[in-house]
Amino acid sequence: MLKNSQKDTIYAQAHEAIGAFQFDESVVAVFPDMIQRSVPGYQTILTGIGELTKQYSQANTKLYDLGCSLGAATLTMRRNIQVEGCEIISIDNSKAMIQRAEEYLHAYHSDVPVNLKCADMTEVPIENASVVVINFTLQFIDPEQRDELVKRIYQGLKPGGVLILSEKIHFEDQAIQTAIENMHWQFKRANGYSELEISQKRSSLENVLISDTEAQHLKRLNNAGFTSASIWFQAYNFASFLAIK
Ligand SMILES: Nc1ncnc2c1ncn2[C@@H]1O[C@H](C[S@+](CC[C@H]([NH3+])C(=O)[O-])CC(=O)[O-])[C@@H](O)[C@H]1O
Ligand SMILES: O=C(O)C(=O)Cc1ccccc1
Repeated sequence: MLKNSQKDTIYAQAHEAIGAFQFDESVVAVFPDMIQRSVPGYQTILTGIGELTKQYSQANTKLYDLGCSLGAATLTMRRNIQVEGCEIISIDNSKAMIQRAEEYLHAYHSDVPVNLKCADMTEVPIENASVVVINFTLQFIDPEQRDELVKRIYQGLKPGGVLILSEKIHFEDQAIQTAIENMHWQFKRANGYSELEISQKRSSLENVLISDTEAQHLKRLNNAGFTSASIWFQAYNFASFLAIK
C-alpha cells in the first residue's frame, strides 16, 4: 500500500534548540509537500528533466539520479526514455528515503529497470552514462568533495551525454542576495509557512545546505571538462544547469 504524503509541519512548533536538518523518517513522511512548498520551480525542473532525458538518453547506457529522495526525477526520466537497453541507477544515502522510494517506483509499471541503492553518491562508480541528474543534492555534499564528484561524472559520461544539476544558489552582491532571498521567503509565506517555520528551518539548514554561486558552479563544470554549460532554468535563488559532454 502506498502511504499518502502528509503536510509538512516539522517546524510549526517553537523548539528550544534547532538541530541540524536530517533526511529522517519524519522528513520522508512530508517530503513531497515540503519540497513543493519550499522550492520555486520544482515541478518545472522535473518536466525539463523529462524533456532532456527524451533528447539525450542513448541506447544501451545508464542514467543516474544522484540524491534521488523519493524518486521524483527517476520517475520522469523513466517515463521519457524512448530508446532500448537503458537502466536507471538511483542513489540516496537515507535509508528511510530509499525504502519509501521503492514503494513509489513499484506503484507504476515500466519496462525500464531501476536499480535503487542506499549509498553515498561520492562513492558510486559512474560509467557508460548518457544522462546524470543531481536534483538539489550537491548542496548537501562536503564542498571539498564537489570538484572530484563532478570530474568523475564527466569521465563516466559518453560523448554527447549530459549532467543536469539543480541547486539553491547565492549571489556575490549582498543587495541582490537580500532581495532574492526575500522573494524566496515570500514564496514560502504564500505557500502557508509561518515566520516561525521559515526561521527555524533556516537555522536547521545552516552548515548543512552550503550553496555555491552561479560562477562557482560554471567554473567547476568547466574545470571538470564540460565545454558547454549553462543555466537552463532559474526561479529566484534556485537554478538548474545543463552541461553537455
Ligand atoms: N552524500 C549523499 N549521497 C546520497 N544522497 C545524499 C547525500 N547527501 C544527501 N543526500 C540525499 O539528497 C537528498 C536531497 S533532496 C533531493 C530531491 C530529489 N532529487 C528530487 O528531485 O525530488 C533535496 C532537498 O531536500 O532540498 C536527500 O534525500 C538526502 O538524503
Ligand atoms: O526550504 C528551504 O529553505 C530550502 O532551501 C529548500 C529545501 C527543501 C527541502 C529540504 C531542504 C531544503
